[in-house]
Amino acid sequence: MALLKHTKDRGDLRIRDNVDDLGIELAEYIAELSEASVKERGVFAIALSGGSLITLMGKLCEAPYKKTVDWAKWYIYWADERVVGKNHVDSNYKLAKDGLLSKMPVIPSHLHSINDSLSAEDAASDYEFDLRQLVKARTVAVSEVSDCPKFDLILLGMGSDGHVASLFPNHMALDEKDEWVTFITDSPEPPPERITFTLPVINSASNVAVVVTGAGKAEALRLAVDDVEPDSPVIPGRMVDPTNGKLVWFVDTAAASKLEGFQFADLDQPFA
Ligand SMILES: O=C1O[C@H](COP(=O)(O)O)[C@@H](O)[C@H](O)[C@H]1O
Repeated sequence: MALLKHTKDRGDLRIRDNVDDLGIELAEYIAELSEASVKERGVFAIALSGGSLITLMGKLCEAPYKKTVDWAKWYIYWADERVVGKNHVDSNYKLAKDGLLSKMPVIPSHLHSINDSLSAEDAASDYEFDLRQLVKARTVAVSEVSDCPKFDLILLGMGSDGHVASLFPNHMALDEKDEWVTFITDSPEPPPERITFTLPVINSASNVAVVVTGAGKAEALRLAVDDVEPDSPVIPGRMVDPTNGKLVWFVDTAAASKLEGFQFADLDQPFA
């Protein structure tokens, strides 16, 4: 049974006591958004991340979703990518392709991966250029409040340091306001060279889901969603705050363990 907590400013929390059930919850959520988007706009523009998220999305490759989801309408981007070859073990594209996309009937030309022959700086510009073409054609919608792309769904993971996409704590990439896609060459976690959607793009999406599992991320989750002490560090996860969109956190009980009120919660009842 899911435990639903609605936090006033920080979105919905969907908590499950094991990752299998969390995967089912996530697959259902994605399938519903895909159906609604295809009905409304004729397409579903989604951005993936790397990391543990991809394994958790595995249920989408199974029944009923394999047959019920309109895969041909999916246009897929990456919220961040490591600047390595597409066959490199660190590539987020490879992770998603091997673990997910090769098992779904998506259209290969709808997969928008980075040009892996370019430098980090050029790969970021090239990726933004590619995205601009799809925004121009309205395959990816445009935000009403900025000129940013408005993805139907951006899926993020969050590291134990609170990073989302490749936006790391205290990094100047967090301040980028003009570019849609930026690059870093000094990632605190390997590999050092990455490109990433900027906060304005993430926060322009119609829906943003952040998947957080494991006790090692409990403190980061607390800092990202709870009402914390004023001198607490403002981690990137806390800066995810869609302007006109909906934010949902998919969390297991281990990651939720430090949330205020959670210790006393009944898994079948909402907690305050
Ligand atoms: O480096 C990255 O880490 C985050 C979080 O990964 P996780 O395995 O801790 O869930 C991931 O979302 C991002 O795409 C990736 O490049």
